[in-house]
Amino acid sequence: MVSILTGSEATGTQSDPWPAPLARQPVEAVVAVPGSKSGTNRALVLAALANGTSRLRGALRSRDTLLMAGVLRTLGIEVSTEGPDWVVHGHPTPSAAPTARAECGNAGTVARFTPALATLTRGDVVFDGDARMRERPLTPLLGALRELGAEIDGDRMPFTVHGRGRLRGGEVIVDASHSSQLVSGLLLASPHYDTGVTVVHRGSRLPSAPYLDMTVADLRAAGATVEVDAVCSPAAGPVADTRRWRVEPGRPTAADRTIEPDMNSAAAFLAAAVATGGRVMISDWPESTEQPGRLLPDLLVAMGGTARRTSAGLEITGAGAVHGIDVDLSDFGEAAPILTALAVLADSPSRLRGIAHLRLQETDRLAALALELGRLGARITVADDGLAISPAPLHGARLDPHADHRLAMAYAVVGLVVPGIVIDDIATTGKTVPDFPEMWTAMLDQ
Ligand SMILES: O=C(O)C1=C[C@@H](OP(=O)(O)O)[C@@H](O)[C@H](O)C1
Ligand SMILES: C=C(OP(=O)(O)O)C(=O)O
Repeated sequence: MVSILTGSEATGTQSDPWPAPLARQPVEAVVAVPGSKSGTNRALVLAALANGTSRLRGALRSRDTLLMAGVLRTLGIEVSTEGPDWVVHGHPTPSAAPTARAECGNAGTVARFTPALATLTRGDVVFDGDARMRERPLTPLLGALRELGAEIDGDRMPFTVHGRGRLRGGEVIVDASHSSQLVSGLLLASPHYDTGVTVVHRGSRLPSAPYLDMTVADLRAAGATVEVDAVCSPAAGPVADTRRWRVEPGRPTAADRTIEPDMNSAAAFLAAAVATGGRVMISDWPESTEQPGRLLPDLLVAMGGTARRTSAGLEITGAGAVHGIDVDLSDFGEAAPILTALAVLADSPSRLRGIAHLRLQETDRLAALALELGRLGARITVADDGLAISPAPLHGARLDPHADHRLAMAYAVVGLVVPGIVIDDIATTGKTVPDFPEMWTAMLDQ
């Protein structure tokens, strides 16, 4: 069944300027956030080639996950996204439609996780995306797939995968310094390669490592045999971060899966408690998880909040003052926009390190945060590997999120306490949080 996308969910088209609501009192709210983008898109990919039907309970329905479902359909997989549970009718060797086009939007997970699937289908598939996705790193992934036996024309979008219904597999070295997704994209379909895969990352750093743990955990949960080890190789050089993953050939099983709430989407709501000296509870916060969002409570405590776990979820309480933070976010770069929003409200300087890779995400997040929050009077300096933020008086201004959902949500946090902030294109939040403006005003009205 093909679902109809609406507004920016489908196209990323712009919405009217949105006056960010001011919090007239400390926020007191209980918020349920939608399902994890990373969990939903991994579950869709793993279900696609499994023999049988998989049900995804609590799947996220947002631009990035609908794009993933659309690409799977292009590859010949039947995916139903109608109800609260999404259903995937997996097929080990699907056939893509003739002249198939895989539209990836600006979804890194879609652009990086589906080319390997396309090598295992029968047919030629052209991959393309938003203008920004054409610039984001893909070349190391496409090169590695070629080494594993794939026929691919092009090194960047638009490129064509000539699917032959099988892939030889083998061992490849890939530099994932710019994105962990380049490794996840080789691993997620790898049980279906003839000989499985051995992937060695060799590069100056490995960002977003918890997402690789998530890939391994989800592969194992689907029945795959995966080994992970750190590799010491003199050839890697003294500063190189080197790691190896081995996935054995096999047949992942179809399964019912419950998708966790997206802890990244929770970040703005929890930050609202710290910014306003209020209290926000996120319901159903997972007890244990691979999501790097598990680091959020400690980060928010360092900035002046108090965290409490209850059987109902996670509660953050603000104290009325926000403090600066000095932190390495290489594991959790997605937190940087929200932490920057808090940092511009803080009473002491902050330093966010280990996030050079944010230059290559939805936008150059480092430059865009410095430019846009600078319009409010914020003092932000871009360093080689992150941002330095110093306290400064702030005033209202109109802010452009640069088509980046996390920037738009970060501006909304500052807008709670700084009057006169207007956000262009708030609909861009639909990449991961389909009803963000409604959820935000509902939080303030509780
Ligand atoms: O594998 C994933 O689901 C993700 C990995 C990370 O990407 P990078 O490794 O490019 O930072 C993260 O930023 C992204 O939102 C989701
Ligand atoms: C970097 C992100 O997304 P993508 O999956 O497009 O890389 C993100 O959601 O912060």
